[in-house]
Amino acid sequence: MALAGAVRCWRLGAGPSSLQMQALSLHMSKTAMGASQKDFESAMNQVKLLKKDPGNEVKLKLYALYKQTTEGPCNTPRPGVFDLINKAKWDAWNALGNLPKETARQNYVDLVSDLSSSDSSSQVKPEADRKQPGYETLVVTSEDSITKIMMNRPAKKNALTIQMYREIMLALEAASKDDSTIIVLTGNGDYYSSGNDLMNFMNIPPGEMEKEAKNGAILLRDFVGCFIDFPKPLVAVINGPAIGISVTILGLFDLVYASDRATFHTPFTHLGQSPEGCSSYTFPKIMGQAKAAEMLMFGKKLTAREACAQGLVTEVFPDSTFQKEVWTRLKAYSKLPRNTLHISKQSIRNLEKEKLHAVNAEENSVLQERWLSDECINAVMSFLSRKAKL
Ligand SMILES: CCCC/C=C/CC(=O)SCCNC(=O)CCNC(=O)[C@H](O)C(C)(C)COP(=O)(O)OP(=O)(O)OC[C@H]1O[C@@H](n2cnc3c(N)ncnc32)[C@H](O)[C@@H]1OP(=O)(O)O
Repeated sequence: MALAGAVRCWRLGAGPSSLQMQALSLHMSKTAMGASQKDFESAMNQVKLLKKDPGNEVKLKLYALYKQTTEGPCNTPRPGVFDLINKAKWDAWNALGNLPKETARQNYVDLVSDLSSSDSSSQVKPEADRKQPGYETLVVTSEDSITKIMMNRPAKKNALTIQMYREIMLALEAASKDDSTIIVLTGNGDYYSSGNDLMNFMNIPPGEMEKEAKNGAILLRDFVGCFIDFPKPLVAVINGPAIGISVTILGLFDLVYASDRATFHTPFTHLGQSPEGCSSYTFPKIMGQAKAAEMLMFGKKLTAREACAQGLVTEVFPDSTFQKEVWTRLKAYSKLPRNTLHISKQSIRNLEKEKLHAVNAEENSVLQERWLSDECINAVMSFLSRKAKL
């Protein structure tokens, strides 16, 4: 990056970081009189401070320039065909031919200066800059090859409104096409999500119940369909209690990490409703018929540890270290070869897709009927009139 670039980084951030200062002074000294041995040593130290992996191609270039500066033209025999790494390094060095040591040193210092500047500018980007615009009920951010979709109605325990279902679908659609490796769904505040917003059932004009139930079933079919078809690894980061649909779709995720404060509750019978999110198929498969019945029919609420023992949750972490441990893990996973990861996900999931879509359709048609039942209407009215809480 040129001098103007380094200065621009300052203006964007609160002030110059030590890395930016080093990049700038390196740039100024080398431009004035050519890179000295001291500049070269300083650049070698700076390489160790880079936060972002520059990639193999750049690393090979740095290696070659380093060898050329310190030893001159390549003077060792080419490694054997199976010694792939050393062969690549040798090739990079050898490709520099008779480049003079001083030029190699200058090029090394220039390259490190560019890397440091772009590394610093990517580090100082505040969260507000990374937030993707266009969502009212979610905060969607992308960093470290991870797109995070955070449900953002903490005052309502992240209950899912119609708008929120739609925005999650849009965010998933965008994430399936962006350059992220892993997609995370999580909640803001003390709840992961309290499930369907029961206000979705309110304000329906008389005579429009059937139509609204049908529209609800279509929305739900599309929503669950997005999870069935999602092509990249999907991770649920369960920061607190989860209820209803936010639990049932977990069978369609690839990893489920939970805080030990989380609980898992599918009280459908209490609400006059029936299982959705393909849980009538995925839960018995994951935890066995008897445990699935206890959850889906009798509304047994599971602790995070119980859900983990039954295979619904991948791993449970203490709440005090939950975010730190989970994000460290996910950042490491996000560095895995992206295409291979996506292909593996697809081979694990593709065989089931047709079945899952059929289950989704069947569940929604049953649920459409349930929403019109007295049992469901009474349960919703009871919650809304503050008589009942789960
Ligand atoms: C179209 C697709 C349909 C898909 C169908 C899916 C089925 C399901 O998801 S079934 C699950 C439905 N969820 C519930 O029945 C949960 C109802 N909520 C509660 O029982 C409680 O609110 C709670 C146990 C989650 C939390 O209790 P707590 O005492 O800690 O807090 P509250 O004061 O009750 O909640 C704060 C605030 O949030 C509102 N709220 C919470 N959950 C919902 C919800 N699911 N729907 C609508 N509103 C919800 C609650 O009313 C409070 O609002 P106010 O501060 O305005 O009173």
